[in-house]
Amino acid sequence: MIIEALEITKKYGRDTILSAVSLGIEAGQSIAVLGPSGSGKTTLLSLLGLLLEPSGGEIRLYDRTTQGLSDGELSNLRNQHFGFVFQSSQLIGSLTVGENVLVPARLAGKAQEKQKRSIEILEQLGLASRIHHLPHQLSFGQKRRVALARALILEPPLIFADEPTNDLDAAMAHQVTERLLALQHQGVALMVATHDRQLAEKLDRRFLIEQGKLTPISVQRKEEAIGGPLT
Ligand SMILES: Nc1ncnc2c1ncn2[C@@H]1O[C@H](COP(=O)(O)OP(=O)(O)OP(=O)(O)O)[C@@H](O)[C@H]1O
Repeated sequence: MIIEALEITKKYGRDTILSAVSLGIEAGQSIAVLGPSGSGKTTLLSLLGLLLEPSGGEIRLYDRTTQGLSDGELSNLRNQHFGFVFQSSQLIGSLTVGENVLVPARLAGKAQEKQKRSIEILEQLGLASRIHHLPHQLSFGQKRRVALARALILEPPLIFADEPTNDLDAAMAHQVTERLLALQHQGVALMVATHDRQLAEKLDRRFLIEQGKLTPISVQRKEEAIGGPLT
């Protein structure tokens, strides 16, 4: 198990967002988390991604507890083991595309070593001609792909993606989906919060968050959750 939540609860003030949720992800596995807006998908990904602390329960990384670790230790673990493609994980406006992609490598003291790889990833994502551009000079879909490139630079075993195809046109959503699936093919585990039915259907397991509870989606529930019969 790369990361595992054991009976975790998350409260904001009096609101219980997640209640006794358990979920783990193995190397190379892909999981879709579905649920209505505000149900707690981003919260769950943030907890498993060690960006948020649970109010109760435990999160284990490679079978070792993460309880009691300092912010610095958590930050190192995130940088080492996870890539994030989050709506909120904005690019740094004053850095070029190439520099943004290298930020995790710089934090790990590997900027020089990863320089060549950053160019290769940007080429694979069709962004080679944008390497010296600043984020404000990019389209929405291009920014999303730069965030994906940044998530891949240190070749993490697990990528968290929050609505990776949201607000993209069909062709771009297809490209991002194919890229994520290609990563899984290479052995990368994926944990994806999504409303995108086509993406969710292609992942190994699907879960629904509703009223603070996480349940595996059977075929029938999947139809309800992702809007329409399966083909
Ligand atoms: N920092 C916070 N303080 C208080 N409440 C919060 C905080 N962050 C999230 N919430 C609340 O927690 C609930 C779950 O939010 P979350 O962003 O996880 O939902 P979501 O399922 O990802 O929604 P969406 O599909 O709209 O992105 C929401 O009701 C939200 O208002």
